Amino acid sequence: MLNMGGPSTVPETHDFLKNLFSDGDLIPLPFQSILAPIIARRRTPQIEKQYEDIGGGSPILKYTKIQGERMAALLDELHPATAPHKAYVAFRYARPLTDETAREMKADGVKRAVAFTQYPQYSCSTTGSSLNELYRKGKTGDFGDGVEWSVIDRWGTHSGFIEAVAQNIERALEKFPAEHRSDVVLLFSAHSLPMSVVNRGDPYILEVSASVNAVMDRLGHANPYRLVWQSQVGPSAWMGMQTGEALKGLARLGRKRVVLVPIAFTSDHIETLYELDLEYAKEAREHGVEVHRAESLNESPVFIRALADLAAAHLKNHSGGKIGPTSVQLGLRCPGCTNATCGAQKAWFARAGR
Ligand SMILES: C=CC1=C(C)c2cc3[nH]c(cc4nc(cc5[nH]c(cc1n2)c(C)c5CCC(=O)O)C(CCC(=O)O)=C4C)c(C)c3C=C
Ligand SMILES: [Fe+2]
Ligand SMILES: [Fe+2]
Repeated sequence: MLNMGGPSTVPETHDFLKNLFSDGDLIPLPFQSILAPIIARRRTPQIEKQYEDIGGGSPILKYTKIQGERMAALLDELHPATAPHKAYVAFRYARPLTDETAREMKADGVKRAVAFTQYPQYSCSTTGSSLNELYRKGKTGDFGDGVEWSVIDRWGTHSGFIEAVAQNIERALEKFPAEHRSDVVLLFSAHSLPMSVVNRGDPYILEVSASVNAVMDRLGHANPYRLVWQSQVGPSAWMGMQTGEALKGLARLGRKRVVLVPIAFTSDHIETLYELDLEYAKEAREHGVEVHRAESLNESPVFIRALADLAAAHLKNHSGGKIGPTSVQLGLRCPGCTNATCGAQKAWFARAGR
């Protein structure tokens, strides 16, 4: 289960940020190995404070472990041919990092593995970065010799995922008086991307939009909605409109009932618990807006069942020869991609599945 990860405790914040700013696939910096520790050190106190305010750390590891264990148990029933299944977590910037997980899988003697991204929608800066890291460790045998790999690299329109999000929206809508419910604006919010990434042809914006469209289809388009973007960092241009600005704009237009919907994360972390709940929702309430947030998927049984269904279908179709080791879409690099590792990674996964 691949994801970005987050510091489980406040003192782990510095190392998390150092790993994050050292990742050239996420943030390409000149003199990266020198600048990354400097930026991380400067940013640490502010981000530590945010993790303190959300209860002393990121819950992403806790939820990923729960999701993984329950998914593996369901998978034993859904696809007994490959049982027993075991879920491992590999985070990109926080423990357990890929090399720690590789050691564990090697010690367990794993011979068949599925790299299962926990980002529903694909971006080179998220899933792409995790796959590049897996490729670097895999090609040097860190996971052991002769491991057969395949990849679940995106699933943003999977019906179970869409259903789980839709149910959480319906629960949030119930918090509004029945007579106002159909006026409530659904404000889908996803982590933004720098325009430099969007403009090289990254598919994330399109895939998040497809998720939103699928959720709205499931809800029968009963409410007005927008997709907006949060958490931009630094001075460069990022995809907009920004979530905070959108809430203020809606207040100005007199649209004072809003459900905020996180659509690109599967569990709570700083972006939902701090940015959405403590910053934006609070500010919006000051502008007289009634805001409720759709819960993150966290322990949603509908969502965990969706993960198991995805994995079962993948294992069945891959071993039946119906699909290759990766999706067809993963094989296409962004038209503007100049990162040689992306090309080598795709070629390696295409071979590692045979
Ligand atoms: C779909 C999810 C995410 C995308 C796309 C994404 C792109 C992206 N992020 C940065 C820079 C930072 N992100 C940071 C934190 C962070 N980012 C995501 C998800 C996506 N990022 C999550 C889930 C988290 C938080 C983890 C948690 O435990 O809560 C941070 C660190 C926090 C901070 O310093 O503000 C940075 C920096 C870039 C540059 C980028 C696209 C290229
Ligand atoms: Fe981010
Ligand atoms: Fe790329």
